[in-house]
Amino acid sequence: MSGGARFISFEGIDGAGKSSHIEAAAAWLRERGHRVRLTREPGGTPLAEALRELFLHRAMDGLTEALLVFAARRDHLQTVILPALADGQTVLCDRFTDATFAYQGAGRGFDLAQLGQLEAWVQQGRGPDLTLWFDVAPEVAAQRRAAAREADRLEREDIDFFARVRQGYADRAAAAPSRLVRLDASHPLETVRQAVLDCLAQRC
Ligand SMILES: Nc1ncnc2c1ncn2[C@@H]1O[C@H](COP(=O)(O)OP(=O)(O)OP(=O)(O)O)[C@@H](O)[C@H]1O
Ligand SMILES: Cc1cn([C@H]2C[C@H](O)[C@@H](COP(=O)(O)O)O2)c(=O)[nH]c1=O
Repeated sequence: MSGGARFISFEGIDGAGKSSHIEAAAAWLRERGHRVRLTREPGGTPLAEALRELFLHRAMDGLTEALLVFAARRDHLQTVILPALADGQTVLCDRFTDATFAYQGAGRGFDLAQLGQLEAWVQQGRGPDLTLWFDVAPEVAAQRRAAAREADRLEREDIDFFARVRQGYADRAAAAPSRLVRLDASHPLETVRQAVLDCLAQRC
């Protein structure tokens, strides 16, 4: 396949519902001839998954968080994402660098210009062609998380933290409107799923 978006990230605050749609997106693309690589961040390689475990469960400051996610991202890009793209596959990634700007930048208050330097250093200009941002109020996301699972370190943050993270995503969307597409994730699952597939139909 060629011409459309081939590196697609899924973003949103915890509990927005992005993981609920990524498998359906992969199935839809496969039915249309794409060879799809499903992956996630932090994670996606044995080394990055080990860093993910530390990231989600050990106490650390904002700078350490940023360095850990970029270290994981470097390994992920070099060993999974770039080879898959070079092989002609479509890569669907559950979170990527927008999450770092939203969580470590807007959420923790880490300097955005410094994050931009890390991004340039680690990614050398490579990032998603298309990003689906599942946008929902922090209160709704918290209810969904509470009903679904036990909270990890970041999910235990308060509503104000997630309101800042949401604003971080809004800022990223405003800065890159053609890449980052906002989907209203407050709607029922089926409605959101159709919006995802409509977006893929337009862009892939
Ligand atoms: N549109 C929706 N309406 C109602 N419930 C939903 C909706 N989308 C997802 N959910 C439910 O909310 C919970 C969280 O969904 P999901 O794990 O997909 O969120 P997420 O954004 O991927 O979270 P995280 O980033 O923390 O992994 C699940 O129980 C899921 O079934
Ligand atoms: C990539 C990335 C992730 N995070 C945070 C966001 C979530 O709280 C977790 C990942 O959990 P998920 O259930 O897989 O969504 O990590 C972050 O803070 N910074 C990042 O760059």
